[in-house]
Amino acid sequence: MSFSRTLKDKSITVWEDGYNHPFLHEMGNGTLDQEVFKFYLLQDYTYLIEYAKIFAMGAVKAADEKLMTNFTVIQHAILYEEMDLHRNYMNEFGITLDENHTVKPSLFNKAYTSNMMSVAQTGGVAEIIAVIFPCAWTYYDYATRLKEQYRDSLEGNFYQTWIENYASDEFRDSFEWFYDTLDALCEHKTEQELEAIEDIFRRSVEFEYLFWDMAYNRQLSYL
Ligand SMILES: Cc1ncc(C[n+]2csc(CCO)c2C)c(N)n1
Repeated sequence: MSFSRTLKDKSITVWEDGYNHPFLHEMGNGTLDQEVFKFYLLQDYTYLIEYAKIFAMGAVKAADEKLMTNFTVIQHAILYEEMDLHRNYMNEFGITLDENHTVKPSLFNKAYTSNMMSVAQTGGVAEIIAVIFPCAWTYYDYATRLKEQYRDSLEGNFYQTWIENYASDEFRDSFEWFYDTLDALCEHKTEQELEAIEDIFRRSVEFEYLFWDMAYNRQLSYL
C-alpha cells in the first residue's frame, strides 16, 4: 500500500472514535437536536473560511501550475459549493448571512484552524496536504458509512442532504489527487520526515473528532 493510503490505519483509533461519535449517529437517524446542528453549522462556516485559506497557501507553495490548479479548484468548491450547503441549511433556520457574520469561532475551532495555518506557514506542500487530508477523507468515509447504515430511514431525514453531499462520488473524486500527490512528494523523504507527516495527519484526525464533540456540547464560546 502506498504511504498516503496507510495514513488512515495509522490513525485508526481516533478515526473510529470520530465515526462512533453520537453527533454522527444522531444525524444518521435524524434525531440530532437542530439547535446542536445549528451551532455546528455556524462554527463550521467560520472554520471553512479559514480552511479555504490553507488551499491558497498550497497554491502559493505549489511547484507547478497543475498542482496550483488542484488547490484552487478545491478552494473554489469550498467557497461556492460546500458553503452553499451551509447557506441553504442556514436559510432553513432563518439565519441571514449578516447574522452569520457576527459568529466568532469557538476556542477549539480557533485552535484547529490556527494549527492548520501554522503547519501551512512552516511546512511545504506535503505538510499542507497532510494537514487538510483528514477533513476530506473522514467526511467522505463517515458520510458513506452513515448513508449505508441508515439507508432505510434516510428519506425525509433533516440531515439527508448533508449526508448525501459528503457521500457523493463527485466529492470523492474531488480529492482523489491527494493520494498520489502526497506519495510523490514523500518519495525522497527520510523516515523522520515521514513520521512528522504522519503526526500532522493524525493531529487533524484528532481535531476532526473533537470538532464533533465541541459541536455536540456547544463548547466553548464566551465571545
Ligand atoms: C470541521 C470540518 N472538517 C471537515 C469538513 C469537510 N470539508 C471541508 S472542506 C472540504 C472539501 C475538501 O477538502 C470538506 C470535505 C468540514 N466541513 N468541517
